[in-house]
Amino acid sequence: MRLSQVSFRYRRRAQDVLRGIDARLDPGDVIELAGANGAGKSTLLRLLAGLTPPTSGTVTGRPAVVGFAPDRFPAGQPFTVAGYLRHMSRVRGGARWEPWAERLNMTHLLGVRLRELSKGSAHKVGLAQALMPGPGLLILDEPFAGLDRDTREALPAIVTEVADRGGVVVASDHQGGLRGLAGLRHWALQDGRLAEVAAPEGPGEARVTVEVRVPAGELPAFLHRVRSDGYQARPVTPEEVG
Ligand SMILES: Nc1ncnc2c1ncn2[C@@H]1O[C@H](COP(=O)(O)OP(=O)(O)OP(=O)(O)O)[C@@H](O)[C@H]1O
Repeated sequence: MRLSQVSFRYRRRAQDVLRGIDARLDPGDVIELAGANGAGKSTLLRLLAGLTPPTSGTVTGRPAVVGFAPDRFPAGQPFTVAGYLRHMSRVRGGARWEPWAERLNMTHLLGVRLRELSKGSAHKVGLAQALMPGPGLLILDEPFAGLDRDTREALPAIVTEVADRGGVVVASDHQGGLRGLAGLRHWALQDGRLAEVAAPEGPGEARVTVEVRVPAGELPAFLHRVRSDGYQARPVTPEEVG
């Protein structure tokens, strides 16, 4: 997927919120989008998802199935959680929603009306409907905001699964919840411009590299486990080990 000279403004005479953005997203990419409040992150995410067309420039090669989890799930609809997820499943051609209710720790909410949900619970419903169709492009706007610990800890592995299937994931995230995923790309928005940046490191967070030997057959499960725990891990070739 490619963005070429993408600009966006909300009103004809208003300033550009996004300016001349060029970017390329490849299958399996996971991208963390950073920027100050009001920098344009949500705007760019909606544009990537195809919900908003650019004012100028082009977006090409968007995967056919897009999942979008907004920062504020619009919960003012007259459905229960199960009713809404069933409805979305029909819209998405019969996609299974039940596993997502389990993985996002929301089975106890299925009978609750959307408008009676807490903020974090509503957020989970937003995540479930985005994940349900097995998206080729998954857009997450502040996915960790308001989530309980178990669900927060489950999310990096879920994102990794989407990427491992060849999906692209872009997430705005003030909390650094995806840090530690192998190969995580970092985008920063400032003054309407997008830059690819090196991984930000917090103070006192020097990193060390350790060597771990595991039986070859256990490698996928091992990588999955340590990445889920928030560590960067990648297999190395015998030549690299020396
Ligand atoms: N519907 C709208 N109409 C007009 N201006 C808007 C609209 N939505 C956002 N803006 C403006 O566009 C700019 C970017 O907003 P956006 O919500 O994309 O930023 P953000 O980086 O996601 O911010 P935050 O971190 O606070 O969520 C802001 O100046 C905002 O006021």
